[in-house]
Amino acid sequence: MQNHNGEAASQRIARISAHLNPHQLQMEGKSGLERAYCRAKGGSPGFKVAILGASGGIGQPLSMLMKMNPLVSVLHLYDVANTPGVTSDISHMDTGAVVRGFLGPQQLENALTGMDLVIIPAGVPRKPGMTRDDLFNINAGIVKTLCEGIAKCCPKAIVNIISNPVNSTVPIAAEVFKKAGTYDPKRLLGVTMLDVVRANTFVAEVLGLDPREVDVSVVGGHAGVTILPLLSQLKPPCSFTSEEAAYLTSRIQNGGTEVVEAKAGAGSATLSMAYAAVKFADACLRGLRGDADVIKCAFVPSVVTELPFFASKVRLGRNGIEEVYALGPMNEFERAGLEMAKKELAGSIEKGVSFATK
Ligand SMILES: NC(=O)c1ccc[n+]([C@@H]2O[C@H](COP(=O)([O-])OP(=O)(O)OC[C@H]3O[C@@H](n4cnc5c(N)ncnc54)[C@H](O)[C@@H]3O)[C@@H](O)[C@H]2O)c1
Ligand SMILES: O=C(O)C[C@H](O)C(=O)O
Repeated sequence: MQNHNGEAASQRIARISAHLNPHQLQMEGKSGLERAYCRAKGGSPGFKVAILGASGGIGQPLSMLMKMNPLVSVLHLYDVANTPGVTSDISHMDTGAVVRGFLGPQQLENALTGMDLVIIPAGVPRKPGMTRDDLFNINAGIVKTLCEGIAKCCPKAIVNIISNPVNSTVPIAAEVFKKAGTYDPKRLLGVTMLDVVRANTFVAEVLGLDPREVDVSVVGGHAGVTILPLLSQLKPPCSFTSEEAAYLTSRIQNGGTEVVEAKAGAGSATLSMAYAAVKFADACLRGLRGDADVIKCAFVPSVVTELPFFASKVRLGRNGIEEVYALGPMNEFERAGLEMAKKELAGSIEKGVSFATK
């Protein structure tokens, strides 16, 4: 008996059996992958997304949430550990995206080929007492290698970098792409969305509002004093006492440490980060689709200050970043914060650049 695609029963069973064994598909190479993608026929057309570090604390919920995103037609899950299990699990979700797993460096190129968006949460997280910069020695090399793969296999992809220290890993990525001759500053974004998510939550708590009604712009970078919430630009407009502004700024700057301490050695924010990463990735995909007025904060190549990278609001479109917005009017407290942020950021950016160019 044939199905509605004109496929015979024997072909159908062979296709489904092949799908059940991701490694078999890998071994079969392109024809196997192509057959798996046929499954997407019933689903909506969409974008191809790869998650590098998909088996981790962020990677797993992020993979699950991206499988639920109707803009995604193909989801590639890459890690150096445990992708067969994560992929098998997630592939049973009855949503449109076709999921494929890739394990280890020898499968990185297949994981990346043809991707529109690559999200990178690969790398080690903090333990109590550590700064994000303490992760540099391990994560810098991981991000460098993964970006070399992107330059080779999907140089036009939008790249979302989550791995810390973001203030240094984004400059590393830029240098790798420059060296490969593929650098497009419109396509490289450090994910600072969690700072915005936290800021909206904490500000709403103080004001007694629904966090979904609050929009805080958070600029600078993604570590300590480089995280600079611009509370004076809050939407809806509200004024804070200097005590409230100091309390909120400090809580937003230390949100990551708050989670690291609460997890007591078991890692850093994963669930709220996966939520924030999906919010950001979805915005990138809506931009690629051509939606108007998709505006989010991100740590990007920038000329809004004298530093080569800075987080501010950006407008996302068909080419990635279409516009980087200026910081806008700030009060005295925020201007002082900006000077501190820039001082620390300059060193972190330079550290990333010199690592990648040495
Ligand atoms: N940007 C942000 O706002 C933000 C928020 C939270 C965490 N982070 C950062 O995200 C990173 C990941 O955090 P996590 O909690 O998911 O850590 P985790 O240890 O739970 O997961 C990391 C994953 O990366 C994988 N990995 C390691 N080396 C790899 C490589 N070379 N290629 C591919 N995968 C590799 C590991 O196998 C693991 O599955 C950390 O650096 C953390 O500091 C950033
Ligand atoms: O704090 C961390 O180390 C992880 C992340 O950068 C966060 O802000 O939660």
